[in-house]
Amino acid sequence: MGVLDVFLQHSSSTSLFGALVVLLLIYIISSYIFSSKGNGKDPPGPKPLPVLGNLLQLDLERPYNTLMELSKKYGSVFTVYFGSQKVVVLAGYKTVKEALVNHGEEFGDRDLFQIVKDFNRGHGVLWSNGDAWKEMRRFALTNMRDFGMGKKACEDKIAEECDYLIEVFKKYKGEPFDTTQPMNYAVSNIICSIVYGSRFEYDDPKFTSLVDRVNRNIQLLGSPAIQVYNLFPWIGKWFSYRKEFETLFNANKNQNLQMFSHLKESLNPDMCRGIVDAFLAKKQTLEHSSSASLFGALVVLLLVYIISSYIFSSKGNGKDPPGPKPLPVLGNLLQLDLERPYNTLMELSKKYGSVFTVYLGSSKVVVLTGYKTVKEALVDYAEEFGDRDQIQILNEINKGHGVVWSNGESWKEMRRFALTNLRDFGMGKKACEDKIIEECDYLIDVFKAFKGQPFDTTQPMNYAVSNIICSMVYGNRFEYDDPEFTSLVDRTNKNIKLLGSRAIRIYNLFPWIGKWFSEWKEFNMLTTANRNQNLRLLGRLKETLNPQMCRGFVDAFLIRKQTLEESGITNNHFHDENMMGTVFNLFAAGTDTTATTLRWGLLLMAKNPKIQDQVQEEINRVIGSRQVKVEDRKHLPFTDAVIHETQRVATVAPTALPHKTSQDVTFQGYFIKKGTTVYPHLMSVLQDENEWEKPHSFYPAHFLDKDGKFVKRDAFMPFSAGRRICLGESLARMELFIFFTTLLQRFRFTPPSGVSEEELDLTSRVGFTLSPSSHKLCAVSRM
Ligand code: HEM
Repeated sequence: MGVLDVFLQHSSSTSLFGALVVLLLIYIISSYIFSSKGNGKDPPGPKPLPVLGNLLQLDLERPYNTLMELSKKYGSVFTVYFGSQKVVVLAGYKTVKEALVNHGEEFGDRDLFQIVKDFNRGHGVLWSNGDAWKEMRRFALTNMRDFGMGKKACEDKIAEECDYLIEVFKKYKGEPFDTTQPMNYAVSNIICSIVYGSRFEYDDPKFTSLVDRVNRNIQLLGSPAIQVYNLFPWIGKWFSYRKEFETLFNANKNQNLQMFSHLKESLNPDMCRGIVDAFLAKKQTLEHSSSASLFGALVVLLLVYIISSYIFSSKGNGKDPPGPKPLPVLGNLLQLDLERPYNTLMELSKKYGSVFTVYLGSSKVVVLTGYKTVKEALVDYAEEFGDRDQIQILNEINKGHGVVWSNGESWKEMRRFALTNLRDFGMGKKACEDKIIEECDYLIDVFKAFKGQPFDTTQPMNYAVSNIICSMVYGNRFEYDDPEFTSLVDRTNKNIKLLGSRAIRIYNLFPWIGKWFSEWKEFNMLTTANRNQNLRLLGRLKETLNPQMCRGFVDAFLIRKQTLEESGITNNHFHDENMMGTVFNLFAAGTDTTATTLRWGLLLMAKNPKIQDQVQEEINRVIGSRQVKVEDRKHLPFTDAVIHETQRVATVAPTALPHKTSQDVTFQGYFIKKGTTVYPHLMSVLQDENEWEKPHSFYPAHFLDKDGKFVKRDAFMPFSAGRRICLGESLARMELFIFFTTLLQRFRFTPPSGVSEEELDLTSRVGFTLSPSSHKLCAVSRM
C-alpha cells in the first residue's frame, strides 16, 4: 500500500466521519431551533425539515395563498418555518384584530428582511423600531398633518392632480393603454408635494425614474430570488435580482441626496415647503442648540439656582408651561372655583394658551386644552401622557388595583382581560343589543306608571343602565325593587356626587386637614357598604361556579385565577383585589356616565320641543312602532346627530380622569417632568371655538351635512383618546342609541305643568361627572 493509498483511505474515512458529525450537528441544531424554548404551548404547524423548514410546502411566489390553506388545517395562529426562521402566522379578523389591537405593544415591533437590513440599516419609519421609530413616526405624522394630510390643502392638491391625470387618460382617446405609470405618477405627486414641497411633470425624467425604480424594487422584493436571499444571504448574494435591487436603490438614494441638497440651499426655516424642509430645520435647531450648550449650560445653571430657590420652581430641565403665579402652600386654589374647576381652567387657557400649569395646593398640574393640543398629547404622545394619576381618597380604597386607577403591567393585564371578556359577554354585539332591548321594556313600564305626571328620571335611568353592566359582570340583571341592587346603585351615585364636592376636593389635596369633614366619613361609609355587598355577591358566584358555563366577567376572572393557581403560577395579577377593583370600576364607570348622558338627552328634548318634533318625525317615518335596532342608526341621521350633540353639550367628564406623564417629555416646546399630573380638558375640546360652529349652543346640525346626512367630527371626544380611552365606548354608544330612540318613540317629554321650556335649568350639578341639576319631567305616552 502506497503512501497515497494510505492517505486516501484515511482521508475518506475522516470525511465520512466528518459528514456524520455535520449531519448530527444539523439535526441537533435544527431540532433545538424547531423546538419550543418557552414555558408554554407552541402554535401548531406543519412539521419542518432541517435547514429548509417548510419551504418545500410553500408557493414562494405567492406565499400568502399557501398560508391561507395552512390556516384551514392549523387554525388562526400557527407556525411555519422559512428555512430555519420561525414565523408565527395570524389569520382571520378576530385573531389579527386581537393581536394587533388588544396586544398592540407585544406584536408591535417590525421584523426586518435581510435585504432591507442591508440597505436600510433600521432607519426611517417603515423599517425601524424603538425610540428611533417612535420619534420618526411622530415627526412624520405631525408634519404630514401640517402639510395637509386629511385637510383642505390636501384635498386641493389631489383635485389639481386629478386634472393632470385626466389629461393623460384623455390622450388615449378611448384606445387601450397600461394604467400603471400614469396612476403611479399621479399618486406619487401627492406625496411629493407633502415631502419635497412640489409636484413634478409626468415627463420630468428626474421624477419618472424615481417612481419607476421604486415600482420595480417593490416587484423585486416579492420575487422568489429575493425571498430566498432573505432566508439564505450566503447563497443568495450572487443572484442578479439582488444586484439589480442594489443598483436601483443606490440610484434613488443619489437622486434623493441631490434633491435634498437643492432644498437645503434654498431652505427658509420660517417657510417650510414640505417634510424635508421641516426635517432640515429641526436638524439645524438641534445642532445650534448643542453648539450653544456650553454657554447655555452656564445660563441654565444660574437659572436653575434662581428658580429652584423659589418654592414652586420647575424641577425639570426646560421651559415650564406658563400659568398664574401660585401662593406658597395654597398654590392657585384661591383663583379656582373649587366646585367647578373646569370652568376656571377654561378661562385660564384663554390667558395662558393650550398648555399651562396650575398648582392645586402644592401639587403641580399641567392642563391641556383645545382639540389640537389634547389630541396631539393623548394620541401622538400616547405613551408619555398615558399613565393614570391617583386621587387621594380613591387611592386609599383602590390601592392601584382594577383598571381605572392602576398603571403598568397590572393595568395592562386588567384592561385587556376586561375588554376581551366584556366583548365575549356581548359588548358591541347582538347579545348585548338584546339585553338593552329587554331592559328598555322594564324602563318603559316604570315611565308609564307615572301616567304623564312629573317625576325624577335619575333612579329609573340609573337602574336600567346599571342592569346592562350587571348582566355582563355578574351574569344577571336585577329587579328595580331589589334592595340589594338599588342600594348598590344609589350608593355609587351618591359617592360620585360627593367626589365632586368642595370638601372631598380639599381632602384630596390636604388629607391631614380633610379627615374630619362629614363628606369624607359619608364617602367611606358608603364605600365600605358597597364593598361588603360585592363580597357577598362575589361569594355566591364563587360557590356556584361552573367552569363550563361562564355567566359573566366575574366567572371568567375566577376561572382564570383557578387555572393559574392549578398550574402553580403564583406571581400574577389575577388576585381578589384586582377582581374587586375591576368590578367596582366597571359598575361605577359603566352606570353613571351613560345614565347621566341619557338624562341630559331627555332634558334637552323637553327644552327644545322643535328638535324633539324632528326626532319623533324621523322615528315615525323610519321605524314606526316596531322595535328599534342598532342597525337603524344609519337610517336615523337626525336622531344620531341629536345623541352626539347631547354628548358634546353634556360633557359628562369635563377633564376626563387625571393622567400623569410616564416619562420626562418635551411637548410643544415645554418640558414636563415624569410623574406630573395632567388634565386633558375635554370640555375645551368639545367646545373648541376653532372646531365647532356654535360651540355653546345645542345645535345638532354640527353632525349633519347640507343633505341631512350624518357626519363624524374629529373634535367629538367625550370618551377621551389614546391609551386611556374609555374602555366601554362601544357599549355606551349602543346603550345611548337604543335607550334614547326607544324612549322618544314611546314618550313625549315635557316640563311639568306650570314650568315653561325656558325655565328648565341646564346648569350642571356639582359632582365628579356633570349631571343635570335636580329636575322633573313628564313622559307622555305616544302609543
Ligand atoms: C356615555 C358614556 C361614557 C362616557 C362619556 C365615558 C367617558 C370616559 C372617559 C372620559 C374616561 C377617561 C379617559 C381618560 O382617562 O383619558 C373613561 C374611562 C373609562 N371608562 Fe368610560 N365612559 C362612558 C361609559 C363607560 C361604560 C359603559 C363603561 C363600562 C364598561 C366604561 C368604562 C370605563 C373604564 C374602565 C375606564 C378607564 C380606562 C383606563 O383607565 O384604562 N365607560 N370613560
